[in-house]
Amino acid sequence: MLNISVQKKDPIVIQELTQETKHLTNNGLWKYLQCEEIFASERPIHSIDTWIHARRVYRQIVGNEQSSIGTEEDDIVDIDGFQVAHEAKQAPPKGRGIFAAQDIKKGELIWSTKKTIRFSDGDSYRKFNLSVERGFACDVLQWSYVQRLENGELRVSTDLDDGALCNGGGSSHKANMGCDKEIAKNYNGGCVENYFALTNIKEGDELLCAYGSFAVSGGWKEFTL
Ligand SMILES: C[S@@+](CC[C@H](N)C(=O)[O-])C[C@H]1O[C@@H](n2cnc3c(N)ncnc32)[C@H](O)[C@@H]1O
Repeated sequence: MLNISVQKKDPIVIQELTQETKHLTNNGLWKYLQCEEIFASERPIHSIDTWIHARRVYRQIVGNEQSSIGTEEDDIVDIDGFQVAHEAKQAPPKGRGIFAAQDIKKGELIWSTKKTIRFSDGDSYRKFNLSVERGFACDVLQWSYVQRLENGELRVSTDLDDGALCNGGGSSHKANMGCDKEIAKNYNGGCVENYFALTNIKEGDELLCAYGSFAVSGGWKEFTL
């Protein structure tokens, strides 16, 4: 079992929404938290303690019943959603990125959404961003996306592990991690919850995603965000 230092728990203070914060959109939160200033310097690679703290804040806001990442005990069983060895590091000019730390065969499961927090309402998402450390909240604002679940419902989603650092593929370096519909049939949650190697990947290659394949553009307005 992994020895996570969950014993030295940082206190959690949930910020209730105020007149000033209760209608903030994603852009509004960005301005309110002065995220331009945060992103003027290099952002850190987050430690497991930071991820675990953020997961605790989430559970405190939505409750264990509504939690998409289970309970605190689940953080000890599965530390993150990676099924392969990976490394998170700076990937200028894109910010941080994730890299394969082993060769990965086409079709292999790379990562699943075990640590992806899902919000069914805008207020919980606002509270979350106002209750975590300011720099981390700015990270969350640029990582988060709206996704349609298998049951058709939309959720504001944030990956609370290094999966959040997946940069987007472009024309020269195409996405190499994403949905393989055939293989996904064998996995709970299908392509909504599981991301596979779309090609053979070599150790050291950056893992790249196709945001358009899972993020619902225009989904934010459903949450008044
Ligand atoms: C989901 S985050 C990826 C992780 C991000 N690099 C970080 O350090 O937090 C998405 C953000 O990463 C950056 N990004 C992702 N793909 C990129 C690319 N192909 N070129 C430049 N920037 C990219 C953009 O700032 C984008 O808003």
